[in-house]
Amino acid sequence: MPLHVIKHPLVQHKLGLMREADISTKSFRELANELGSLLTYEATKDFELEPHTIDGWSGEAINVEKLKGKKVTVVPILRAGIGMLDGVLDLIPSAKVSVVGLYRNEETLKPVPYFQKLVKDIDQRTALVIDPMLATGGTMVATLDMLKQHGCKDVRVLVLVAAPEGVDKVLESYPDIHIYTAALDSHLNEHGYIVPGLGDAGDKIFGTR
Ligand SMILES: O=P(O)(O)OC[C@H]1O[C@H](OP(=O)(O)OP(=O)(O)O)[C@H](O)[C@@H]1O
Ligand SMILES: O=c1cc[nH]c(=O)[nH]1
Ligand SMILES: [Mg+2]
Repeated sequence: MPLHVIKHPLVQHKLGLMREADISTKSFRELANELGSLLTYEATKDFELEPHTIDGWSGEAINVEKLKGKKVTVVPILRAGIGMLDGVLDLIPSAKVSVVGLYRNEETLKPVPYFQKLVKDIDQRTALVIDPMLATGGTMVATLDMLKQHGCKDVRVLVLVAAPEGVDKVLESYPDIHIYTAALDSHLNEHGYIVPGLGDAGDKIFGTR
């Protein structure tokens, strides 16, 4: 099943803290990054290992394992995706970053692309797309279209909160894409915001409320 709702107690605890109406910018930012790390841990569970020999502390050669040449690019969707980036890079420090910028038109709820700077060899990398919110799914589908056009084959989506409408839209266009989320919430309100959701994640991360 391509939808993974991560029920780990640490994930659920941290997400619960993020839902507080009067949460500070500092706490929201810290928690977004911590959840970014925990979702990365889940989304990389199938990465392959290969045996490797090193000199151990006692002077003897020992066999260990290392990641098998998996090349990763993290794809934060501006602005709010930046709020999870450090958390993802804490676990995959050598990953390259491909930034895309899209905002959602407040009236039409359609995504408007305004920035794109992808790594050159993106077609040979596993792409981890990060954005706290998957609402109507328009922004995510537009991003996935962009990545597919550039030849990406292995793409995984990491979001803090998803709405059923957004999950359906992504999986209609990309049935094989794996979505990792801390919560599958109830529905969208009349303004396209996720309920119960987190509010406007970008504003909360950047303090622009
Ligand atoms: O699934 P959708 O209905 O497309 O909505 C989700 C998008 O909306 C938010 O971004 P926003 O447009 O607020 O931009 P921002 O990150 O700059 O605040 C959010 O971070 C997603 O990118
Ligand atoms: O609930 C939502 C929906 C879109 N964007 C947000 O930041 N929050
Ligand atoms: Mg926003």
